Amino acid sequence: KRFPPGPKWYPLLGSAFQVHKARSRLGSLYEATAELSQTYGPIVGLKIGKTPIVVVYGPQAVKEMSLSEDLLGRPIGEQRRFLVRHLKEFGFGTKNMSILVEEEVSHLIDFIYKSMDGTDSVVFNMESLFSVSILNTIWKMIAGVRYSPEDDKMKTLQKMLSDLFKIIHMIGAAFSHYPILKYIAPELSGYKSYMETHERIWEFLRRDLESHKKGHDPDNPRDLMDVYLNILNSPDHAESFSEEQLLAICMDMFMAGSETTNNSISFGFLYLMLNPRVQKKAQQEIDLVLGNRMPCIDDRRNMPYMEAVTLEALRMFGCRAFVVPHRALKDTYLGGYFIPKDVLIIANLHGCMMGPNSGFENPDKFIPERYLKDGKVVVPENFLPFGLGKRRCMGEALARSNVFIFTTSVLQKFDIHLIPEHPPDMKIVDGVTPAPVHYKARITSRKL
Ligand code: HEM
Repeated sequence: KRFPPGPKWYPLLGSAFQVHKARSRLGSLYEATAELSQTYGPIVGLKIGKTPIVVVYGPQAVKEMSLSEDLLGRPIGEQRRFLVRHLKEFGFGTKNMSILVEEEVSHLIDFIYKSMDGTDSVVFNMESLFSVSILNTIWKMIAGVRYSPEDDKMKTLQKMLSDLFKIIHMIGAAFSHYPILKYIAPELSGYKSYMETHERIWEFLRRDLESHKKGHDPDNPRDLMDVYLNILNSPDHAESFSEEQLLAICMDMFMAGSETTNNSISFGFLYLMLNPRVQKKAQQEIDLVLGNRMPCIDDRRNMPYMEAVTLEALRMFGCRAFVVPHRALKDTYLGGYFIPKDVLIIANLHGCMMGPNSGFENPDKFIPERYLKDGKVVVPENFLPFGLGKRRCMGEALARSNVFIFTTSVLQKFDIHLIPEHPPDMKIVDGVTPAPVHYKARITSRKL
């Protein structure tokens, strides 16, 4: 039985050293695994410490993997059903969600004006401008709470989340493969800061859960937490439901939804800043369709150019990202190779949206026009930032609304300028989700 080919496995290390070397040379795990696919083909077999991991690259292999019933494993089975059923009630995919996102964006616009302090311009670190607002859209749905963008508690939480994402990456942290590092090098291996950050986020969630319990009225559930508490209070609930599990769901939603959306918006503004032509064209459509009115989700239908800008921002994030790891539910085959039960499989989405067989022309350029045919939006089949199949992203509707409404609203009110003394470094911060390296932009008020 043939396991997928890949770099040689050494005792104890497996192929960790080769992956690490390629990652250090190229700057990211997505580039390192893309390079391995050049040598070994679209399905690469790795071993990190004792853990075999399969990395999949390119549209054909990624689709085969995503659609395989045998490769759908993940830890959250029953809780996923709960989420799918109840998230809709509190916003996902409904009008409520649009209202919630619009509310958040208007707070952000106020915050930007306030930061201008009576002038008509301000400089921001763009990679963190949106983060608290995005966290709010998620937290409002789950726990009914929002925080001001200046709130220290929320800024700290956001910083913790992005730190956590830098410590680990898609094939895990070194200490998860070599547990001895936890004892002999807790600081150097990142284990200590991982644990500390994890505990602090957990504490934050627990505090909000405790204050939530005080206002809980079983007959009037306000949000997802209330529905979960109702299930916990019913005598015959499934054993897997518990307060700890509720906190784990909150943590998963934060982890899955905040940095992904925030970084997609940050990539979008990075390219908009570098492409004033695209910015102008987007603003022409905004002025024509919206005038001074705030955008809502329904406007997407009448704003093909802005919808295309949204898609291109999502592509610029997605092409540097992986899907969440899948696990083989039983012994199976992928592309003719043998995949033993419980092996982890991750798909590098670069091949689908940026690689040579992606079907995207000039893939490294930000070209919204690529999605437009006769004035209508056409989404190419390899556009897969949210994955595919039964495990595809559960937050796609919220994420797309957030990216569309935040980007449209900011462009409606402001111009985004490159600061010549601070040109952006086009490198990325590698981690679970890729982020643009820290960049600044000058935001000026538009004269409408
Ligand atoms: C631009 C933003 C986002 C992107 C690009 C994105 C992308 C993805 C991808 C690629 C996956 C894995 C698909 C697979 O494994 O096949 C995923 C899973 C998931 N996403 Fe998102 N996501 C985004 C935002 C969100 C938001 C806002 C939420 C919710 C608040 C969310 C919740 C989830 C959950 C719960 C899963 C796991 C689903 C499961 O295990 O079955 N995501 N996302």
